[in-house]
Amino acid sequence: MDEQTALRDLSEQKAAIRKVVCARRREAHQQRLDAMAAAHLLEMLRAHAGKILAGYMPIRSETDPRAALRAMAARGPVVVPVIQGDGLPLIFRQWSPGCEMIDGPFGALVPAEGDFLEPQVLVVPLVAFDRRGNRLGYGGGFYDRTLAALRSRKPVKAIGFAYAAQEEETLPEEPTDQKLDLIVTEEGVIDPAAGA
Ligand SMILES: Nc1nc2c(c(=O)[nH]1)N(C=O)[C@@H](CNc1ccc(C(=O)N[C@@H](CCC(=O)O)C(=O)O)cc1)CN2
Ligand SMILES: Nc1ncnc2c1ncn2[C@@H]1O[C@H](COP(=O)(O)OP(=O)(O)OP(=O)(O)O)[C@@H](O)[C@H]1O
Repeated sequence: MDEQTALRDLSEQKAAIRKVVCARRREAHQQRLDAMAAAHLLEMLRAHAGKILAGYMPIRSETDPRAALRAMAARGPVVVPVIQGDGLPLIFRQWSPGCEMIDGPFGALVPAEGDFLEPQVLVVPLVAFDRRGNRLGYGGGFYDRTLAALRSRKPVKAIGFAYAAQEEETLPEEPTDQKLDLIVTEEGVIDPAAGA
């Protein structure tokens, strides 16, 4: 198989996984598991109080981290992603509970104003994850590029936030994929380094 064919196969494989896992995510979303998931997230984030924390404003059936973000905003800066353009890393603008928000691309809200800050800890949205810390998003490569750029400058922690139903046995791996350091779901914390 030549390189072009291999890449096409991989992206078709990822598209197929996105479709089935998104269906499972929608089902989990209707069961209102967000509060429990956010409670586990907050418990984990307390250890990082005072660091610059990136969250996200949920779209579609993504797990809602806002309860944990509101609590953390009282302890340190919280930022959310802003798309600069295709093929570019995300930048992060300061968010606080109740701040003015405007529509960003793909339906995620972004703060209307505020400082752009580099996060040290990132709560990362995802479509699918596996226990080795692999992550699959919507396919834009935004978080891969962003984590690669941040990690080239300093250590950052990436925490995948999801419903347990978004776990896959093994996700396909690409050289540009950036691993998650931890995954938090409504069932608790998964540590890929523990080799579970
Ligand atoms: N809440 C949230 N904010 C985020 C992200 C995210 O995944 N979730 N992003 C993370 O990168 C960036 C936005 N990137 C996105 C890229 C593509 C699509 C999207 O829906 N794309 C296709 C569908 C692809 C598919 O489901 O197969 C579409 O436009 O229909 C959404 C967000 C920044 N902010
Ligand atoms: N650091 C990088 N430099 C160049 N291309 C990259 C980089 N990271 C990812 N890509 C490319 O971006 C494309 C999408 O990657 P991938 O399918 O892993 O996205 P994703 O993780 O699902 O999406 P997202 O991170 O936006 O949620 C792939 O073609 C990949 O090769």
